[in-house]
Amino acid sequence: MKLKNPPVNSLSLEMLTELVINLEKLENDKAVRGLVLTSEYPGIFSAGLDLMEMCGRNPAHYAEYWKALQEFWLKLYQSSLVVVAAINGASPAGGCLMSLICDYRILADNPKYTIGLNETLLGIVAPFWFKDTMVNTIGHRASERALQLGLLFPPAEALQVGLVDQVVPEDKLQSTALSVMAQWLAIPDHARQLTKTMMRKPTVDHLVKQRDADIQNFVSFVSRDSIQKSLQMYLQKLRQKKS
Ligand SMILES: CCCCCCCCCCC/C=C/C(=O)SCCNC(=O)CCNC(=O)[C@H](O)C(C)(C)COP(=O)(O)OP(=O)(O)OC[C@H]1O[C@@H](n2cnc3c(N)ncnc32)[C@H](O)[C@@H]1OP(=O)(O)O
Repeated sequence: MKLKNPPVNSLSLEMLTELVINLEKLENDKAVRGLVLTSEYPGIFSAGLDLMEMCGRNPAHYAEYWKALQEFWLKLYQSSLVVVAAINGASPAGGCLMSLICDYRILADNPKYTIGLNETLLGIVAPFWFKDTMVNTIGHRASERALQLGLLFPPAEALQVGLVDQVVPEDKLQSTALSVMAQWLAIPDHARQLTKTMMRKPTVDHLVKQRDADIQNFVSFVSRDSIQKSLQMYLQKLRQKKS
């Protein structure tokens, strides 16, 4: 599946909705057992959540957006398919989250392709289920440091900390993803799927229990004037970067 939402594959409401629909279609297709997730645009895997969905909208929109994000996370994290992320570009914040909920992560070796949950750099806090997903991948201490400092890891460091499973030359990314997929598909589906469910259930249950409260938290947080101001300033900085 190629992510295709120009210019930076931000996770807009439309993109999240389409991702969930496409995942459902693939899961219902008995001929499909695995999925390689990559970007149509080498250089950018995903810029994360779409900042435009969080700026200058009304509370109902914020709630709808956050619910769609939760839905996407729940769908992909619990997918019965083998999901391999072939990360062919920068992957900050929500882009990193999307990689973390796959079963295996391969990052192309390019110093520009950094990955991490950098929310604190924007003055915002990664929600508990982002944090849980990271802790499940790299452990508590490494997550605490990465989250507080908003670290964006270049490939060698991402590998060292365990944020990705493999770093390969850019031209070997797709072929490596296919051989990893073959290895995972050699395991009987039912045993692998039940194991995945068992490993992920506590984290899923944590979000499911708190879902409505989490939406309310997000809506009240993002509606604050101070947060709106910082998001606007951040967007302006991104735009000015070009000039
Ligand atoms: C107490 C607890 C309460 C909890 C409440 C919850 C709080 C909220 C938590 C929310 C968690 C947030 C997660 C996120 O994912 S936020 C998004 C974070 N993403 C980023 O910071 C990435 C920003 N983008 C970049 O760094 C670069 O764009 C990138 C490296 C991805 C690509 O660089 P490049 O130079 O190739 O491209 P440009 O920077 O020139 O960008 C091109 C245009 O795209 C626009 N853009 C970029 N990123 C985004 C985005 N995430 N959303 C929307 N739009 C984006 C950028 O502005 C450019 O637009 P223009 O062409 O119009 O200038």
